[in-house]
Amino acid sequence: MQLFSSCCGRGSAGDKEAKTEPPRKIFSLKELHAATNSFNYDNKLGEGRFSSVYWGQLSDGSQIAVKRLKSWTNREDINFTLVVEILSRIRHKNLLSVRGYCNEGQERLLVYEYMPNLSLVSHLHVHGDVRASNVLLDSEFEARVTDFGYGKLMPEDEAKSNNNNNGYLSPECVASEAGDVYSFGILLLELVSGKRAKLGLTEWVLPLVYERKFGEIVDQRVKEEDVGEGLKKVVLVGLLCAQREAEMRPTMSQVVEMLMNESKEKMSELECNPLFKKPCSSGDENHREDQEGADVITEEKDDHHQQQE
Ligand SMILES: Nc1ncnc2c1ncn2[C@@H]1O[C@H](COP(=O)(O)OP(=O)(O)OP(=O)(O)O)[C@@H](O)[C@H]1O
Repeated sequence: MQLFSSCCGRGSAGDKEAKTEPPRKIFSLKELHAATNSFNYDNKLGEGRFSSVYWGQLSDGSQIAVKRLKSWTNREDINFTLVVEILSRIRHKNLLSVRGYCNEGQERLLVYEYMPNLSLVSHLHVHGDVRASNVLLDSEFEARVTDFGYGKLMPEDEAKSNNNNNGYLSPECVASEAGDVYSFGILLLELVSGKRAKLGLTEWVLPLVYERKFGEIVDQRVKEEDVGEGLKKVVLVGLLCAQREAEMRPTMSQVVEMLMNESKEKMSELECNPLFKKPCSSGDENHREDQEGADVITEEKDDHHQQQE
């Protein structure tokens, strides 16, 4: 996925070599200290709820991102090495696999290939925000999903409470394929609108879709003439995925099919989905809930305008 043409980050030396992933490896703490200049503040790429991430360079010149877990002591019931061994076997070109790890004393460290273009979130929200943060961008702006299965290493209660309010968690709050589809739908809407994923994003988008006002949904940084069928489709598929009722959501294979299929027939089939027709009654509960959600986004839009003024 070629996302943007701009470039930032720490340069791309060594990126080509990093394309052919070296075998997974157990790193010594000494090696990772040397690579990251002893986890120097200047090397820090960012910080999440459970870890701090540092840029580093190994003695062979390859660039790495070292994730230093904070909350490990709370999950001594979990065998860190075993979980990492399992996770690192999962390979896909769009998944950022664990390249190695270190398990010494109190330190639990995961080593990944360094993604020079940071994460999607740093391109969408200049003010910085969370969650699209797990879609990292390599030197060619190919998307690579990180933190796959990483929740297993985290304190359960903390993970759940931190997730509750970020807009990506499905209403049923259960880890499942349908829940992942919901989160993906929110990510699509965030990507296309440039608005932060928070509660109310779908409720803000849907009424605009009833009116077919796609130009108002799409990120204002995108030129009007560029709002083509492709972007409309992303909006519609995003909404289908992010439906409150899990059983109404498509499967991930159907999502891929809808996004990849470029035929006009498929697009009009999608547009005819009853979800995109304005409901007749406007006084029902759902409508009121929808409006409350939409207000959150409208406030954000006003804030954005004020900040620009
Ligand atoms: N492989 C990598 N290459 C380059 N930057 C990275 C890499 N991994 C993480 N980062 C940067 O470090 C930041 C922190 O990552 P981390 O995984 O600790 O938290 P997060 O995913 O942002 O949030 P959370 O873990 O709370 O969901 C990311 O937002 C990203 O900017």
